Amino acid sequence: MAALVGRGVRDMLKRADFMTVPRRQRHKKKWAATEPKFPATRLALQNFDMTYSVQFGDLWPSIRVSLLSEQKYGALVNNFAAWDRVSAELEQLSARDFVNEAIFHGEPEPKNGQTAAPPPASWACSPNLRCFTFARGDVSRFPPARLGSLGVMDYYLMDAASLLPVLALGLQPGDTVLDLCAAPGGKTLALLQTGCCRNLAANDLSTSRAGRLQKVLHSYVPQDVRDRNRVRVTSWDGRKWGELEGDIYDRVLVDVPCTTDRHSLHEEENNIFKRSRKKERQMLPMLQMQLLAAGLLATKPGGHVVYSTCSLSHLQNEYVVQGTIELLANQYDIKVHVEDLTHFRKLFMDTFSFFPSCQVGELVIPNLMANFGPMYFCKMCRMT
Ligand SMILES: C[S@@+](CC[C@H](N)C(=O)[O-])C[C@H]1O[C@@H](n2cnc3c(N)ncnc32)[C@H](O)[C@@H]1O
Repeated sequence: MAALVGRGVRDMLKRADFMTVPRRQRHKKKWAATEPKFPATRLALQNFDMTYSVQFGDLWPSIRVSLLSEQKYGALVNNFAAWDRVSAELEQLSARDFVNEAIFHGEPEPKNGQTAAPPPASWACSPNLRCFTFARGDVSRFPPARLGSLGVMDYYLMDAASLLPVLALGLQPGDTVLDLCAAPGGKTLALLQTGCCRNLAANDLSTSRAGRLQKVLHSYVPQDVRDRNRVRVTSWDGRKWGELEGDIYDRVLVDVPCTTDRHSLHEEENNIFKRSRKKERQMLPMLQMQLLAAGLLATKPGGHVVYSTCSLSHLQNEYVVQGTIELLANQYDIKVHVEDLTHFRKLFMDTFSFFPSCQVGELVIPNLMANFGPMYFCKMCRMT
């Protein structure tokens, strides 16, 4: 880190030097040719080193090395495939279903399709989800998903922490659900797996990404289930959703565009830290607030919203939540209550590392023993 900061300072000094040379003696071409060209991934790391070392203090070096290392995946079992056979195969690999382990606290899951009520306590989420992960410290990888005998893929590989916003949403049977920024569709698929959606609107502004979402749905969800759940895929600007369909959804997921911290450190393509995207990056918190406000306006009074990002930045996480709640109170006289999700830390402590001091919401931080996330999620109830 010190080396990076040092290099930044050296660059600034070089530029200052350049400014003192008389105009006619400047060799612009030579300068441009020798100027070090930073890849966007490097710019992302510089940015994170500056901001996250302040935000996370002593925790940052360990988060940093984890972000730069290979991430772990979870295998979300497709309930529309032969899920019991698929689960047995995943168990054979020594993976375990972290959702059911958390719900049943180590008690065996009921067999032969019987349903058992989850222990009451603070647990409030749809228990139909099955997601397998390898134990802490085990860096084994899952084989690629296969087409099963029922004509749909047997599991979906995703960052297992991405399931937490869906679990937090706590779907109940018969819910009307909106997934405002849905593509490429991992969370939409999980929402459908709960079997709770009376209807599901899945939206994404990008038509090409909405196309990818359609492909995921076709590969994983049989046509009759898509019809039964009245799945509707749209490609609208989510910021306008409150005006289009206000006060009607029971549950809304607002999984916003963000700095996608892990992706930004590894992929040049579509990297938001490219110099040309600086303005767009600076405007992200504003876009995120507009999307969350629209999600809350689309929710019925008494309904629930989960806001999520895969960024560590509190400017994109807690600040957006707090700013939006204030905005809704001032501009619309709408009261929003943040729900306590601290029990998630205890329930999922064997699988994920949580940041202990979020002001609102919960944050999964990457850890070498459990290299999932980052994933921030905050649950809100629209009161009026
Ligand atoms: C973090 S990704 C969503 C990931 C998705 N929920 C999943 O689990 O696969 C954010 C998405 O927001 C979309 N997006 C950006 N601006 C938007 C807007 N104004 N309205 C709706 N979607 C938008 C992007 O195209 C992108 O696909």
